[in-house]
Amino acid sequence: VDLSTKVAGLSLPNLLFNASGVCCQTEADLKLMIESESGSLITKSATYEYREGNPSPRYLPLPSGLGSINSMGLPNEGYEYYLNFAKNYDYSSKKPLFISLSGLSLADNVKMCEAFVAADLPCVLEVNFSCPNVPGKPQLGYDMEAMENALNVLAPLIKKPFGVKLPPYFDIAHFDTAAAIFNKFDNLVYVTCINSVGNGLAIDFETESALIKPKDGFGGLGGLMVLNTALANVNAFYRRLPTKQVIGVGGVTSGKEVFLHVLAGASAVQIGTTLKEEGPTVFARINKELTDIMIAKGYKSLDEFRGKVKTL
Ligand SMILES: O=C(O)c1[nH]c(=O)[nH]c(=O)c1Cl
Repeated sequence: VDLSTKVAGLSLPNLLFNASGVCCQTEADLKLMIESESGSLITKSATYEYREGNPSPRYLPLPSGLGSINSMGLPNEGYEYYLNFAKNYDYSSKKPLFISLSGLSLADNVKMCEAFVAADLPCVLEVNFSCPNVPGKPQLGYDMEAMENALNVLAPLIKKPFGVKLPPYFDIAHFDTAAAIFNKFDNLVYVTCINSVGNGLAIDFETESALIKPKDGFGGLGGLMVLNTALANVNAFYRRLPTKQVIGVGGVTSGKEVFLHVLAGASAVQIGTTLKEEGPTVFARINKELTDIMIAKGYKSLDEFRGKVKTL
């Protein structure tokens, strides 16, 4: 069976790659991604300057085994590190490179985009509209007017095809409003749904304490528990953005959830919590599981069932 796919005009040998933030902050992390069986890789969301991020413990898998909580606080090497990585990347390799940018201000996003546009590299830029763990900063993705203003500035600046990383939405009117904004920008060619479900709270029963240190224990939720919210966001935007693509992320623990993301409309699928817990061998495992599912169901390619979720 054929697990290959295209996103933003680039060919991926298979549809799986890392969720931004996991296994992608340093060159050593990114090398592991390059050597893995992933079909692509995306860098940790970059800010203009280097950031240490929040105090630890700032990421934990949940005792329930159903997911994870994180309040990393945008730790990253600073955008020039990732620009340098992108300049030295081997674009003749099978794996396309995605670069995530998460400026702390529109001005920072403009400066970072200008630098990448000037470098004129084959990598694809993705603007992170939801970075739920920078205290005092609202999520851009939840401020529709600010999101449109940002796109009015960034889309013309980036010129080439680019994507945005979105927080989960939970209201049909928000899907409608957000999609109407995205449909105004032709070179916004894909959306990645979902970022972590913001500001969950994990409490330890024995110690009666929050699990993570930052923000009184509040942090973004990931893993199996967010699967159904992720599938809804993938399908909501798949239905509302007919000329664009959706990258699905959220709740992938096996080939089964990847299959469901593609049924919901995903062109590619990212793995976060399960990659963090299992390591980059997860890509070989899940590619095999998806292959077995497609054989069992009689599908030869992803196109045969992408977006074909039935309704009753
Ligand atoms: O705290 C983080 O670094 C973080 N954590 C997330 O779960 N999503 C993001 O987009 C970011 Cl930027």
